[in-house]
Amino acid sequence: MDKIVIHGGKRLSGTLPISGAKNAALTLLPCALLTEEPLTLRNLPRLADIDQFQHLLNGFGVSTAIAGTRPEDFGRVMTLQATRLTSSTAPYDIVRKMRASILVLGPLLARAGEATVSLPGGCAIGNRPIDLHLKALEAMGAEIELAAGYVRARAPDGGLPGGDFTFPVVSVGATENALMAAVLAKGTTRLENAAREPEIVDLCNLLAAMGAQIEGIGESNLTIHGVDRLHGATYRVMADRIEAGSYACAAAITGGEVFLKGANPGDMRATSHALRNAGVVVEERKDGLFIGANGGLKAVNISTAPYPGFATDMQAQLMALLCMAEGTSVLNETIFENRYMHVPELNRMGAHIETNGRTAVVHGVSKLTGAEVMATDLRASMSLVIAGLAAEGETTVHRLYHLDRGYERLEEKLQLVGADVQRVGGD
Ligand SMILES: CC(=O)N[C@H]1[C@@H](OP(=O)(O)OP(=O)(O)OC[C@H]2O[C@@H](n3ccc(=O)[nH]c3=O)[C@H](O)[C@@H]2O)O[C@H](CO)[C@@H](O)[C@@H]1O
Ligand SMILES: C=C(OP(=O)(O)O)C(=O)O
Repeated sequence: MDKIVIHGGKRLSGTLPISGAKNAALTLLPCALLTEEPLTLRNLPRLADIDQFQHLLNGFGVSTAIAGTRPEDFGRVMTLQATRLTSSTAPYDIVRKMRASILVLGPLLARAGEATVSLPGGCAIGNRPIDLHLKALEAMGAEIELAAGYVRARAPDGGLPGGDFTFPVVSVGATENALMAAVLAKGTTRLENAAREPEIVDLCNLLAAMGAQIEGIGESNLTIHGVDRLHGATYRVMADRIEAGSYACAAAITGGEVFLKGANPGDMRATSHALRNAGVVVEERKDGLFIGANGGLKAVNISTAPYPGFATDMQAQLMALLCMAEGTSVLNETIFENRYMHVPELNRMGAHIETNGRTAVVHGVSKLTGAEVMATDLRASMSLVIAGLAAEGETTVHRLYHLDRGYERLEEKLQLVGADVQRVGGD
């Protein structure tokens, strides 16, 4: 298995291109199930999760073709077509590898009138229940059964009627599933306290481009008037705000100056605010975000929250940065109960972090030291890369498959801005 070897201490400088967003792509891809016509997605990141999702969709009879990109380019163009569905079952083997597989439940139900999807279960960052996905679909008229580790959802004859649902807590995944089911319902669906992450807006914009009728895009209350059919579309996946935020932390911890080309500053205000409070220069530009730092980092206190709050997916990377800030930072993780798996590994690199339940206290240190480290999830792995870029000596990050799920050609991008980072084989 490959690993990443980093020789820390190089100041990052230059331009780093930002890819299409994993978490948007994984909710745009299942939209192919909603129409017989072709759906073309541009700016799809080259990631293990996207390949896995493609494989999942192929299993339902969706054809996929990749075109128009050179190997050296970041991103790809994929055309998907679900002329006729040959299956509506998402098997355990795929769902267990990729939690986003649950996002086929709503569209399969809407198009085929039934869906059988393996229950995803928990993962390294927490419990990750799907009860709200199921309750929202039930409120729209679905019948749901749980048996043998699978969810079986059925629409009444003639299709889902649609209905009203108020989310008791904001759920990104449940909002996505409900939206994708509601667009083809017979009647109107009202979703209250829906998630309004930029990835949800991207989903709504694609659905609208396919002919869906959605009111309130970008707001907490959405009204969806079901339509009889959706048509194909060509759509560009939004820029990855978490990838951009991660590289912003990487630039800042090295005291560097990096332009994140293609990042959308408007989606990243909570991250920019936290970075500015930490003493980092953040400039919003027309075509990206400029990050500048001179090493004088300050402690900040952060609580993760649904958008427009500070994203849980940025918590580990910000924590890595704060390891080298002057003073004591307090982080509070409100979304996932177990998202501090990076802490023991950062401490092995010389950080001084204590956790108590959902709170982490980061006492800034003046230096980190390279070590062999590994993490159990994607953003935790990135936090170790960020720490490694500033650490003295050599850092080896094992279990690279986590990073390959969410960071397109990480080592190449970091090399572009002067990092000493290599991917090496064997483990
Ligand atoms: C609100 C939020 O920040 N969501 C994040 C969450 O999305 P993801 O869709 O995975 O998770 P949700 O947004 O659904 O979860 C938000 C909260 O709701 C709870 N919950 C969720 C569904 C459900 O059926 N029942 C239930 O109780 C969860 O335990 C969690 O505390 O992880 C993704 C991957 O890290 C991030 O990109 C999302 O930004
Ligand atoms: C945890 C993440 O993704 P997933 O839900 O796909 O595991 C993430 O993007 O940080």
